[in-house]
Amino acid sequence: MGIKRIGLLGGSFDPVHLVHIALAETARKHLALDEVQLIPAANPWQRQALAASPEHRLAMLKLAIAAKPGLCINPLEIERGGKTYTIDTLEQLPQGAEYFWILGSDQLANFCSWHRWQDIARRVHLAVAERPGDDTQAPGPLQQILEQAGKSLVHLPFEASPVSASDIRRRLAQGLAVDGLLDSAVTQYIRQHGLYRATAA
Ligand SMILES: Nc1ncnc2c1ncn2[C@@H]1O[C@H](COP(=O)(O)OP(=O)(O)OP(=O)(O)O)[C@@H](O)[C@H]1O
Ligand SMILES: O=C(O)c1ccc[n+]([C@@H]2O[C@H](COP(=O)([O-])O)[C@@H](O)[C@H]2O)c1
Repeated sequence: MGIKRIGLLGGSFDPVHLVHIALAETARKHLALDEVQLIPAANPWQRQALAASPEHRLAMLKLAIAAKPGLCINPLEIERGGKTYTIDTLEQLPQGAEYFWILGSDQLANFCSWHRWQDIARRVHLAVAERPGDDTQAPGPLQQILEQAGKSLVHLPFEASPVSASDIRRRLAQGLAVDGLLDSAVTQYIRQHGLYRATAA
């Protein structure tokens, strides 16, 4: 057996939407990954407080990947708690696998503001999907470190989609339809638990 190839898709997942799942599946196929781990953040330090609790975000992720072979959830950031720094997560993962950090081009553009971003770039390949309005080229300093470390920046064949969790939260708060944006089991969960209502937002 060769070295395992593992995709890592970190996110707030507040809530997980269908484009997150499409992104994970595209990366899995395109990069011939053994698995893609979805990693819900405990406390993404660059954002305001999240709307849903870690338990709810985890439960929604479980519903969204229920019938998706090759996708799984790694709850280590929620278990670790505190501010979520990706480098701490990478340092906790078992050695001996080849890791691909999957991200949208908004986060690629923001990458050099991440805690110890140089150390992240020395450890993982990056797999980027275009989001409308953001460049899929790595910022110069990031490109340089990736090259020095022998890591690649892979451009995923992914049609740019304007879907975002913040737009979905806004729609839910306004009572608008979210058909085609969320897995139907996730929509049902949100309704059952009264998440993202105007008063709770
Ligand atoms: N429509 C999309 N196209 C490509 N990548 C996406 C898309 N939506 C999210 N991602 C990527 O998935 C990862 C997790 O995203 P996150 O959970 O923050 O969702 P989001 O839709 O960006 O949420 P929010 O609107 O709250 O910022 C990030 O790397 C983000 O860039
Ligand atoms: O490590 C950091 O400093 C860092 C800064 C910003 C974002 N991230 C990670 O990038 C992923 C996407 O973040 P977000 O805010 O778009 O959900 C998620 O796993 C975050 O923990 C990580």
